[in-house]
Amino acid sequence: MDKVFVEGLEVLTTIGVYDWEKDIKQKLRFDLEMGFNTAPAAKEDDINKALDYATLSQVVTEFVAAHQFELLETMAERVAELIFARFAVQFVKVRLTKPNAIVNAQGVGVEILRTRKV
Ligand SMILES: Nc1nc2c(c(=O)[nH]1)N=C([C@H](O)[C@@H](O)CO)CN2
Repeated sequence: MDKVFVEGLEVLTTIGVYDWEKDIKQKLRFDLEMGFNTAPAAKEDDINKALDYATLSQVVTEFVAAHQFELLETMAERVAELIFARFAVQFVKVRLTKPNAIVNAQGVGVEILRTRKV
């Protein structure tokens, strides 16, 4: 299966389980991988047949900035659902990093892989 990906998409949002996190914005970094047949777009050199990673990045950014959750797990799941709802992808992998959560770690996070249900 071909893949289209978005690497290192950074979005500011309100996220976290602790009270002090509920009044601030923190950076999240998304690495997204989508299963999508790229051959039709390549054959006709046509963006309308492609999975437009620019549009997808914009849709994800707007959703993340506008929603507040406690857990990274919840954010990752909702973003996967959003991508399935808006784009004709076969699977989506969402790797979500919270870069500033742990002082001595470069990042912490979750990675989920979801396949479209038929
Ligand atoms: N598995 C998870 N563990 C933790 C999360 C999370 O979202 N998933 N979140 C926190 C806190 O919000 C932390 O990031 C604050 O620094 C702790 N553990």
